[in-house]
Amino acid sequence: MRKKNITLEKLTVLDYAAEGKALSRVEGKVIFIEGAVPGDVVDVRLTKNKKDWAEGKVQRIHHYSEDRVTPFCDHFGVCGGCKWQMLPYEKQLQYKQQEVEQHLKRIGKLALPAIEPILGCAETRFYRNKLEFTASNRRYLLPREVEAGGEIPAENAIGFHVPRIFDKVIDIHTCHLMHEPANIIRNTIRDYAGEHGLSFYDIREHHGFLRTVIVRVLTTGEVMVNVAFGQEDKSARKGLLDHLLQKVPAITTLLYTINTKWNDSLHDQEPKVYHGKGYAMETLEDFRFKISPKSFFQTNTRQGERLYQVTREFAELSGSETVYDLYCGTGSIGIFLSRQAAKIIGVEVVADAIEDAKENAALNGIGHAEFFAGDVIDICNDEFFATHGRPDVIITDPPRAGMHEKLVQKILEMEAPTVVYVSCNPATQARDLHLLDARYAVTRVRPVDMFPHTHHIENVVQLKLRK
Ligand SMILES: C[S@@+](CC[C@H](N)C(=O)[O-])C[C@H]1O[C@@H](n2cnc3c(N)ncnc32)[C@H](O)[C@@H]1O
Repeated sequence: MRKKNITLEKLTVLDYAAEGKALSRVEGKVIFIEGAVPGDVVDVRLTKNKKDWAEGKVQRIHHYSEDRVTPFCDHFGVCGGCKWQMLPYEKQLQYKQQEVEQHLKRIGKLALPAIEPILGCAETRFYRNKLEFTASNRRYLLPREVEAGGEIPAENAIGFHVPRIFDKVIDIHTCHLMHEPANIIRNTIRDYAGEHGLSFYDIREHHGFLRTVIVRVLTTGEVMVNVAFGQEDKSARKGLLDHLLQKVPAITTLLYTINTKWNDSLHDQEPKVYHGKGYAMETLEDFRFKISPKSFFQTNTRQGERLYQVTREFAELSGSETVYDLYCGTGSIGIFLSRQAAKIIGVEVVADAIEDAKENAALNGIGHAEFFAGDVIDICNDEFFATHGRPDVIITDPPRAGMHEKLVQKILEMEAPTVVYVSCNPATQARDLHLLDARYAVTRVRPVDMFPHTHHIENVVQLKLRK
């Protein structure tokens, strides 16, 4: 059974594995399945077939698991956004908790304390404060449209990319990830552009006017929108932006960017302010943060606050400590912990984020925090620690790839009594914890769910230096 593109019939789905894939077994071989729920009986079309494992997609469901619920979104099954809608939220949390435990045991090979119950979201929809929509002249045709056959004209769309299809975009009418006016903004732009014959970007040929729309709806009530155009057309741009402001008066800042590059990313582009002050404010507890158009900020504000509360609790600060906030982004963790610490030292590779961190510290009247731009590997050397003081607590919050081994070695050498490891990828976190196990014991573990209806997990671990 080594061929690809074969279909395995009537597999009973046994459990969830990592990354949101379900699993079954055939003659001892593990089959990872996309789109299935434990308890389903399904036919699976294989897309990969290795010696010990295979991977595939559900082709037909013979028996629906009793755990299944009806997805709430019309775009479910096509859009890559909320793939776990068919699972009740309590089940999603249960599987996330299980995944953390399995990774820490199997990859980390750690002696673990009891894992504390995952912190679920109070609000499981409309939890994001930032969404990016793509405009395209290649609308993705839904399976039912293809099956119906007939002539389908080329059409514009504004929404999300179809997973693994780079040039097609799903036309989204209602997204449940963000509070209004997010849908009103996107739909107003689509309708106006359609009525006025404005072109939508052609991702293959690289031309067209309307390209991407970034919307931020903050808990402060501020709404910031950045519309990116693939070419400059002053009067068309003015017509669209004026119409948007008139239709959606809730917009507090409207920006635009002329992006003529080959890719959609805007981090190296300078947006222009069309209306408002050019940034928005967000709060975590009573801390205030300035969100510039290009700033990184936790995308689920309320749950970000809870994540930082767990981090602060695990740091066990008394007010006299020197705290290093590694991979600090815009400094939000350090700022959040600052009232309980004597000194905060933040390190982050993105220079703009460090500028935001400094501004945010000043905005909150924090004079005992310093932020440094550069790679943690280059910055965190003996001289740096000698200059800024031995760490009492190290907070580390690396990207999905986890920490570089050199940084792990440095942390082992620095012997901070407490380390708090915040991670968005429990598999790489478990790998790093295995290395840290040479000197550190895992003393507390608490997963936090930042992204309901997705398989993504955030996990906070407290480590104590072994005597
Ligand atoms: C998961 S984010 C954490 C951000 C921040 N702690 C927060 O809660 O908003 C990881 C951060 O690590 C930064 N980063 C990635 N590689 C880095 C490196 N080698 N050195 C320093 N920072 C790095 C990224 O730019 C990003 O801001």
